[in-house]
Amino acid sequence: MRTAYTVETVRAAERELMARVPEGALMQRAAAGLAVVCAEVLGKVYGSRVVLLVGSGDNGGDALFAGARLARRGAGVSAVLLSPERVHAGGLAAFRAAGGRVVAGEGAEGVLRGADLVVDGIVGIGGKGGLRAPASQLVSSVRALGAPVVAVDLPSGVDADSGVVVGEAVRADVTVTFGVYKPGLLIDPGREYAGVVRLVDIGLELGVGVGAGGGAGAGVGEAEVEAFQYADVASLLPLPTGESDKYRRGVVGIVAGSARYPGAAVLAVGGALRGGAGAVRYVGRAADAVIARFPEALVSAGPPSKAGRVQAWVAGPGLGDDAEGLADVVGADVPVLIDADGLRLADAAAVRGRGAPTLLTPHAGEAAALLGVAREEVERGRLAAVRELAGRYGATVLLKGSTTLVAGPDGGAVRVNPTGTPWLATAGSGDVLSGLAGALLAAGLGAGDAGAVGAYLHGLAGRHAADGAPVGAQDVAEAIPAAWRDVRGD
Ligand SMILES: NC(=O)C1=CN([C@@H]2O[C@H](COP(=O)(O)OP(=O)(O)OC[C@H]3O[C@@H](n4cnc5c(N)ncnc54)[C@H](O)[C@@H]3O)[C@@H](O)[C@H]2O)[C@@H](O)CC1
Ligand SMILES: Nc1ncnc2c1ncn2[C@@H]1O[C@H](COP(=O)(O)OP(=O)(O)O)[C@@H](O)[C@H]1O
Ligand SMILES: [K+]
Repeated sequence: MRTAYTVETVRAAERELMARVPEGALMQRAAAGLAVVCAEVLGKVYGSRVVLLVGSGDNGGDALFAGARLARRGAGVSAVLLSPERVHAGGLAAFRAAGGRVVAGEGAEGVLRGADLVVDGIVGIGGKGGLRAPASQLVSSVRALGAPVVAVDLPSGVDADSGVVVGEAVRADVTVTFGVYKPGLLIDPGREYAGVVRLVDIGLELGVGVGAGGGAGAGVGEAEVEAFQYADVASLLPLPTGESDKYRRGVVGIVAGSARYPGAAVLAVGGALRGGAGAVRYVGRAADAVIARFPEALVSAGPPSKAGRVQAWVAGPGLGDDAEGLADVVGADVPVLIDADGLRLADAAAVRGRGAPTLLTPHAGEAAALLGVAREEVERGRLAAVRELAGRYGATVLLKGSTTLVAGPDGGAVRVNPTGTPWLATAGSGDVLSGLAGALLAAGLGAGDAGAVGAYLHGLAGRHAADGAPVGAQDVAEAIPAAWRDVRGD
């Protein structure tokens, strides 16, 4: 599990650690790690030209100490001081003593033009709001010049706690972050600005947080955001055993599709079958299309409540305006996943009143409609939006998009999915995800785990299917078994 912590939690842990180590030790650890990564990016340090962008806080101090180390190894290092009257004094002294050159703001463009590497030490976790002038102008000139950029702790202009970017921000090739990940490095848009993230151990110790849907709210010492890795997903995959039968593996009921959108039903059923369901029951108006593609599906003509035994329902993909059956599903006392049109059609009070787990899977547009805000607002503040929706509906919410997020109804860490690929932005791929996550719910995973494991497998399947070329949603569904094998290490 990759865990990320809020600035408040990081600061508390740093204070605790600083009380136990010699003064300045943490900054030296940070600077040493930073210099190593800079040297890797440069390839050859001796004779290279490095430019440090140095802000007024400790982030600038890290850059100066790392710059001193590079200067001692023969790099020509220049430091552009953004506020010469306020700069980390110890860092500046070390930098000068190592032969580093200080340039005034006006000289910045000149040194930047010949740079082999730019080190962004403008602001770190002390950054508040969008970058102010002159930092903002400097950042746009760096972008225009195109030199490789290593960001110190996080790209300046990215909000550490949320990944929100207002105005200019540094686009880094590599971000060297200290102690622990920050949420803004894992959630878009911040994640995209961070490039490759390298974690440097400075001795911080923070506990593992409580997962989505896991109960306790995030407080000091608890993770704000967590990202599954292969092992986390592998340990949750429902595998059949000798005692398994189709009911024990989980029967998924799917209420999806319409005369107008029969394909959504086919895709959701396809996702569910590859998600490990023992059986899939289909209820809706696209039964002919479903059976033609998946003869193994069990179709029923009556309402969902009469369809027979079901361990979890998926409702909504491609329903159009056909709300028939939806109320039945919302009233069921088994886990329910609501997606797409179902999110618009379902009665909010009935969803809130449900006793069994509920997983809502909106994309940004659907989330915006549920929240009554503009889509851009959700895109800009994904973490806040997913938490707000989960709280309002008393449900687990999976917010789709370039970094899919899963939040539980009672706070706790939000899961962020690291496996997605922009190739997944293709019509119907969300329908596949709903079936896949529904199968995991039916197999007995909690809503937070089903959402996070589903998103992880779906993202991997997208990568397998695409492999650098466009894909359709059907291809994604067909690649789910390859994603399982990947995760299981087969
Ligand atoms: N606290 C610690 O133990 C350690 C901290 N370290 C470094 O220290 C950083 C935090 O240092 P600070 O608390 O001094 O804070 P920062 O250096 O991140 O930023 C604070 C400075 O940036 C300015 N600033 C804030 N928002 C701005 C904006 N929007 N536009 C322009 N300027 C802005 C402020 O006026 C302030 O002077 C970390 O990110 C990390 O790089 C590391 O040295 C490791 C150890
Ligand atoms: N830029 C992106 N990067 C990674 N994944 C994406 C991106 N855009 C969309 N996706 C994923 O693609 C899927 C699209 O689902 P959705 O928006 O519901 O489409 P549809 O309704 O057509 O099925 C989601 O799983 C989403 O997370
Ligand atoms: K920075």
